[in-house]
Amino acid sequence: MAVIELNNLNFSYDNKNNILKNIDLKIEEGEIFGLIGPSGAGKTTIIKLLTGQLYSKDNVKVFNDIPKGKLFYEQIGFVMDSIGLYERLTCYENLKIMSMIHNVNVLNIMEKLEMVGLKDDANKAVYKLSSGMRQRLLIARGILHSPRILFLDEPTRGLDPATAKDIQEIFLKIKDEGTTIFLTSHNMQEVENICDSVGFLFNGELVECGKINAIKEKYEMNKRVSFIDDEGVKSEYDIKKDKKELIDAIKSNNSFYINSETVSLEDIFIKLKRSGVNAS
Ligand SMILES: Nc1ncnc2c1ncn2[C@@H]1O[C@H](COP(=O)(O)OP(=O)(O)OP(=O)(O)O)[C@@H](O)[C@H]1O
Repeated sequence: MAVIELNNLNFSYDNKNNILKNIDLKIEEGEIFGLIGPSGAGKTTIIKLLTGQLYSKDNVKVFNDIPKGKLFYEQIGFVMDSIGLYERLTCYENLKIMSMIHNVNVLNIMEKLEMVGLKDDANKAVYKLSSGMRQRLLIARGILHSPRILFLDEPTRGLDPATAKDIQEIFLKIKDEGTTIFLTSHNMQEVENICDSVGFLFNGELVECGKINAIKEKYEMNKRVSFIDDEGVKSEYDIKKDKKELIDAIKSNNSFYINSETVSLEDIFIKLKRSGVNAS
């Protein structure tokens, strides 16, 4: 079942310049969707439209278009930036305030702190947290009320690779609990590691979108392999077009080395950017 649907969405901040252009998108319940795009492409704008921070008439449907009221906000969580934490209060106290706002049992607090790896820091004041710990707390705050959809705007920006990896693991745990995740990222490896589907947004246009495996397969059509023969001579073959030549080369060499690299989301991003999509 699709929990998010954008139908021919156009959006401008000033009624003149279209920031988002004819966007069609469907996100299934329970998946992790990653939105990739250069700075200024419109990723945050999409999140703001989906979470009701910006308004667009009738092309943005979340949970089949329930009104953006109490029932809606009970079912979504979002982590947009690091503001809104009470610096002098502890992690636990910050979540306690949030639990009152969401009318959630305080017993949930320790469970969520444990889930994000902050159980032992429950009594630490926020101003003493590292940026990674702060991000974990924001995620705990975003999932305190066990939302059906969690929106994350560049959730691992500025974090070291090990901390980013730990946080990605948390997202997989959140997904295991049945939550749909919509995230934006500049880190294509991250999207490749944890997402089921991906969208490439260039200058407000969704130029490619779908299951990661299907997109990778599409761009692997012209996959090349390098072949090093008995004598160390290297040749390159197109796996589809030069199939016969490649088989002949394998047959006529006793020892050889073949190197084939699968296409990455980064390769696809670069290809799309170079291939004349309207990249910003
Ligand atoms: N409140 C606003 N008023 C007018 N224009 C805005 C506003 N917010 C964003 N924009 C413009 O909309 C475009 C898309 O911005 P947006 O923040 O959605 O991009 P983004 O893809 O999230 O970028 P980044 O990766 O840098 O966060 C940019 O040209 C930006 O200048």
